[in-house]
Amino acid sequence: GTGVVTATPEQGDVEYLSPVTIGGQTINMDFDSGSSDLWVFNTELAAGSQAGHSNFNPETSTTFQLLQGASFEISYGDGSGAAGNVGTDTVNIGGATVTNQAVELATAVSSSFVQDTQSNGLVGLAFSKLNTIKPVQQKTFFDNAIATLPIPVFTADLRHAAVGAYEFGNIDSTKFNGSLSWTDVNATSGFWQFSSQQFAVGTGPTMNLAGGQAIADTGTTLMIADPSIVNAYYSQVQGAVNNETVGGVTFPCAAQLPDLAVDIGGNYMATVRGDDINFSPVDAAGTTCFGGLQAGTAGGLQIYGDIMFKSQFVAFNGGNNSIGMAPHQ
Ligand SMILES: CN(C)c1ccc(C(=O)NN)cc1
Repeated sequence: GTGVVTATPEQGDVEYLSPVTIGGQTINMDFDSGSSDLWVFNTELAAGSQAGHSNFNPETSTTFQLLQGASFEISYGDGSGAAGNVGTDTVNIGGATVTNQAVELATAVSSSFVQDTQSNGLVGLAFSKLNTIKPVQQKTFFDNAIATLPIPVFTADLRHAAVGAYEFGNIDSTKFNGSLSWTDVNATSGFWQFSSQQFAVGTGPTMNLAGGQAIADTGTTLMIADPSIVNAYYSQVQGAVNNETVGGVTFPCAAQLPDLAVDIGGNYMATVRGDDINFSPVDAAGTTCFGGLQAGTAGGLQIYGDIMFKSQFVAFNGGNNSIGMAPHQ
């Protein structure tokens, strides 16, 4: 069958939360196409870490089974992370159900996860080769579900300050304009990775980023691009500065931000709306704003996170390893 769940943004679109039922217990979690572990806050965690969270209780699930001797340890690009034990249980996401899904029970989580009490774990939707469970690597929910889905696809429909959706096994064509542009994905890295070698700022000329590569990552809040793109973009924004104190580019909140178009696999130029690049005020007065587009390392892997997803409906096809994109409806 298919599955559809809401994707509700936290304040400021920092991350999106969706309900997941594990062994009959419904818990709000962060769906992450940039990682491949499903881990959850739970009653094994220290009380201080559990406080304020929804904690899965393996003892009250009649279908939970401990995976003897298995453990996980994951760290994310921002330095956060989690580690713990592993079991299996029935996981139901909006109707799409996997009966023997590896469910990772964190016994340690980093402070940024503890502090974010609206989020109670992650559902990894990248390729299973990135799963961190040892001694035997386990599959993602999507990998386990794919054979039972009418079509081998999940879609992300994320919105600025509004409720969107994740859907498994169906592409809802009422959610995007025109048709999806499809691009082959290189899964070698374990990410939903594609080439991204051209870009354009506002109505300006198309510029080249030779050898550019990017991943589609719903678990990253911002859009991390090559410094050449970031410099070209903010050169068009009056008052934009690289603000070491806050750790990135800021500009006057009243600035007029141009759109940014980025190449997706040589087939499609995805336009990211300028106002979505105005991410959040850094000062109480709301005078100075932090950019949703920030620089990664030159020549490094670009991370197209939620800032892009707020402009583009994205379909992830695990049957032929491709990504479909179109502007939201
Ligand atoms: C601290 N939190 C909530 C994170 C969640 C997800 C990620 C990430 O890089 N996903 N691809 C990092 C951090």
